[in-house]
Amino acid sequence: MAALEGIEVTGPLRERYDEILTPEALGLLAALQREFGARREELLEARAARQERLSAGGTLDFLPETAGIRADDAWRVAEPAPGLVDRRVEITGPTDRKMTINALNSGAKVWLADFEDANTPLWENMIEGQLNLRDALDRTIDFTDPRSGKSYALKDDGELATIVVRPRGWHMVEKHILVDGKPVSGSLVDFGLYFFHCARRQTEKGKGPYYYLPKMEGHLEARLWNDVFNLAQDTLEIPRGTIRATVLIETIPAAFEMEEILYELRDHSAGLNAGRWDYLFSVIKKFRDRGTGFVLPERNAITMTAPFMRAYTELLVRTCHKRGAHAIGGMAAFIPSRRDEEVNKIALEKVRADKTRESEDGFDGSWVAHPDLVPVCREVFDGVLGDRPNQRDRLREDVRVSAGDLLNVAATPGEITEAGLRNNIDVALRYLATWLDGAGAVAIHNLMEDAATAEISRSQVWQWIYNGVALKEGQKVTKDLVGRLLDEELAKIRAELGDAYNEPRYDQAVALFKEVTLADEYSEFLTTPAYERMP
Ligand SMILES: CC(=O)SCCNC(=O)CCNC(=O)[C@H](O)C(C)(C)COP(=O)(O)OP(=O)(O)OC[C@H]1O[C@@H](n2cnc3c(N)ncnc32)[C@H](O)[C@@H]1OP(=O)(O)O
Ligand SMILES: O=CC(=O)O
Ligand SMILES: [Mg+2]
Repeated sequence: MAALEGIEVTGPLRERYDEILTPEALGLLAALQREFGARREELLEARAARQERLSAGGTLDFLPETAGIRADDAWRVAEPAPGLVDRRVEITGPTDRKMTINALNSGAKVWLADFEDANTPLWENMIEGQLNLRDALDRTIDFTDPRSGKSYALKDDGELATIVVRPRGWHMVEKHILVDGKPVSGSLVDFGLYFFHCARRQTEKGKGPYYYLPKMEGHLEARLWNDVFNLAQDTLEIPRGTIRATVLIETIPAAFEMEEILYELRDHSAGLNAGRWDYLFSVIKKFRDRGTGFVLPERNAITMTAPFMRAYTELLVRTCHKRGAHAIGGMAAFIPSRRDEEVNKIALEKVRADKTRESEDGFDGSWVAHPDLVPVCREVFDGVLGDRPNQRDRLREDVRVSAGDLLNVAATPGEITEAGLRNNIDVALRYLATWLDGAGAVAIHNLMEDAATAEISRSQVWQWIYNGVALKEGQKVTKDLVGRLLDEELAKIRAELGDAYNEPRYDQAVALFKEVTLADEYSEFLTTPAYERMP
């Protein structure tokens, strides 16, 4: 389809896609890409340059050039926007039709409508997700499950969660939309299409176009988002400051720039979130080649009470509340079950413990991955907040966190066992097969797995091979060992799934897994080579 000069849509145009990919909406995407595309690329190059410094033995620290921003006690972020004042429970999930209705009806205050960790960026998922959001706001969304015959419809407006959209991170492109011959930034596509179609729909309902911003590595990336917001608002003649954005602090470099990130976005800021899974991934990634002192225990052994994780979350709450911003907690990965009472009981207990710690630490609300977890999270935060909408007044001036505390990876209790290595292989394979099939979130062994958790699994395997880590049982992790265990785990999956084993998908998953664990070069993101395999 040739829409406007220099803009080409190469993805298939299925039913109703023309309602989203209008010339005017594509025009906004092109304007954003032309204005900000080069800056985005420079910032990605800056990430690579920082990695080179770290790999050469460098470290991370609070920035001397922004000390003035941190020392200036006068500034605050904007007051919370309508629909974002009370955020005690936020549900996250993909934007397919059924999940959209279920999430909005879940009783959570906020729904993080995910085009990122919980989503496979299949062309159909991206465009149909936008249609579903628009239909939800128009209240024309409904769904009948062809298998169960169950019908889905929205509750009354006042009972629905506030929508907060999470676009793809700065590293991703949308290969089906070309501007001047180049794929457009995935972030700009997801941001721009939702903004174009839904900003006014939201303001007419008394809310606004709200976003969660993922995987940023520093305040200059936040400045880029702020400039994107201003141009988009000016273009549609929507007042500056209508957009609100909560930034995920989910990379280790960003933990050193929390205050600066809030400052850059201060007129659009809705606070920070502690994205624990990508944070762990980032810690592994950034220090992957720095020897065993930076090697974490196996994934399932790392908890939020590890000293470096505690330092990060405590600093996040203190930073947010000092600036009048919300601090939002992260995702406990335990998924409840409606079929297995014991699994359900354990999940509810674990999630309750996690939310209790967060609420007592001063977070204003937190995330859940499943509607059955909404009541637990609400109950825990009700206990701390009572009638207050948040606890931004809890300043946590007692918190003192140094650069050394944030980097204190070595003090993390836990081991690396053969079972841990096998689990990383098994989970990564199952997740990749699911991802390549079009679903970005799945429950595996009663835990939620998404792009962030899969990144941890594959990065640990790469790091353990690179550093010749010895398992508790004594064996050194080598490419040969991983290759052998990979064959064994795959055979188990094949036996377990029987007729449901999707051979071509698992073949692709194995090839991808080998590419991102056994290659000498580390892939910065699993989703980049995975996206290349996608139509
Ligand atoms: C690291 C991070 O970024 S965390 C944030 C990103 N990750 C996520 O958002 C994961 C969100 N969660 C999910 O996608 C799902 O809960 C899964 C895939 C983990 C499990 O889903 P299922 O296997 O469908 O669970 P289950 O069968 O128990 O679901 C029961 C019902 O709850 C619904 N449901 C489950 N999770 C959600 C959700 N997050 N949002 C809306 N509805 C949901 C299901 O659609 C199903 O509805 P139905 O009874 O009407 O058919
Ligand atoms: O996006 C959240 C995370 O934990 O990663
Ligand atoms: Mg994440």
